[in-house]
Amino acid sequence: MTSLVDSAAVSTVADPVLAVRDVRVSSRVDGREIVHGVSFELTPGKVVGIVGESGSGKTLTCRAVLGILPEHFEISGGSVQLAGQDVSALSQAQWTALRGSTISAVFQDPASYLNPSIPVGAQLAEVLRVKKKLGRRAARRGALELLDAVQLRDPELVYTQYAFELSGGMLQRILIATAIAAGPRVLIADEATTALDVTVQAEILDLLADLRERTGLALVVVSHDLAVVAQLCDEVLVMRDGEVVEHGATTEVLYHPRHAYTRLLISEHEQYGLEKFLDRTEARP
Ligand SMILES: Nc1ncnc2c1ncn2[C@@H]1O[C@H](COP(=O)(O)OP(=O)(O)OP(=O)(O)O)[C@@H](O)[C@H]1O
Repeated sequence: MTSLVDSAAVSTVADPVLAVRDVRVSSRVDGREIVHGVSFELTPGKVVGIVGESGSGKTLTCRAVLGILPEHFEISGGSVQLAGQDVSALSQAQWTALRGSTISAVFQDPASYLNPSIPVGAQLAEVLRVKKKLGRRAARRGALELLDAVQLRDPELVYTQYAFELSGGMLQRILIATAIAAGPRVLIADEATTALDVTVQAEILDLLADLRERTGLALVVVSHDLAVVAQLCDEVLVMRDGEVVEHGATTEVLYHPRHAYTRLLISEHEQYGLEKFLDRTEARP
C-alpha cells in the first residue's frame, strides 16, 4: 500500500516551492504599510524561521503567503509564488484547491480548529474525503495512518475520541495530521508549539523535523522563541516593527548577529537555555 505520508516524493530539483519577494502588507482602511518587504525562498525540505516580538508582523506575513489576510489588509507590494505560480492571479476557487494540497498551516490553540462535537478521527477522514477524494473506508484507513505518522499511540482509540478528551500536545499532533493530510509541499507553523509545555514542545518540533526529513516538506516556522528556531531552521528572518532587520543562515544569525535587535533577542533567550539548542544546531551536518 502506498503510504499517504511518504508519497510526497522529495524533489531532486531545487526549484523553490515558495518564493516570497519583497512582500508588503498594508491596511485598506488608512493605507498604512505594516509589513515592509519580506523576502525568502523555500526549496523542498528547507526550514525558514521567522522570529520577532509580538506585533512585529510575523503572522500577517504568513497570512499574506496563505492568502488569508484579515479583510482590512492587503498585499500592497511584492509577490508570492507557490510552486511556480503567482498567487495574485488566483481565484478563490484556485486558492481553495491549493490550500491543503500545496500549502498548509498549523497555528496556536489547536482546540479552536476542531469541531468539539465530532470525533477527531472523523474530522481527519473528512479532510481526506474532500481533498484527496477518497471513499469512506480509504479515508478512515488514511486517517489512522496519519494519526500513526504523527506518533500518536493507539490511533484506533484516538480516532474515536473528541477534542476535549485529548491533551494540548495530542491536539496539536492531530492538527498537524490534518494539515499534512493532502500532502502539502509547504507547511507554515505559526507559534504552533507556544502553548505547549517544554517537553511536548520538543516532541512536536522533532515530529516536524521528521516529516521534513521523510517527505521533503518545506517549513516556515514562526516563533517568538529563538530556541525553537535554533532547533529546527536552516535560515532565519528577524522581524521588528514590520521590517526584516536580519536574515541569514541560522547559525550565522544566532552566533554572529549583526543587528542590535537580534543581539537583544539572543540575550533575552539565554536565560531559557538557548545554548542547549545552539549546540544541536552546530552539531548538524
Ligand atoms: N486583525 C487585525 N486587525 C488589526 N490589526 C492587526 C490585525 N492583525 C494584526 N494587526 C496588527 O498588525 C501588526 C502585526 O501583527 P502580527 O499579528 O503580524 O504580529 P506578530 O509578529 O505575528 O505578533 P504575535 O506574535 O503577537 O502574533 C500589529 O501591530 C498588529 O496589531
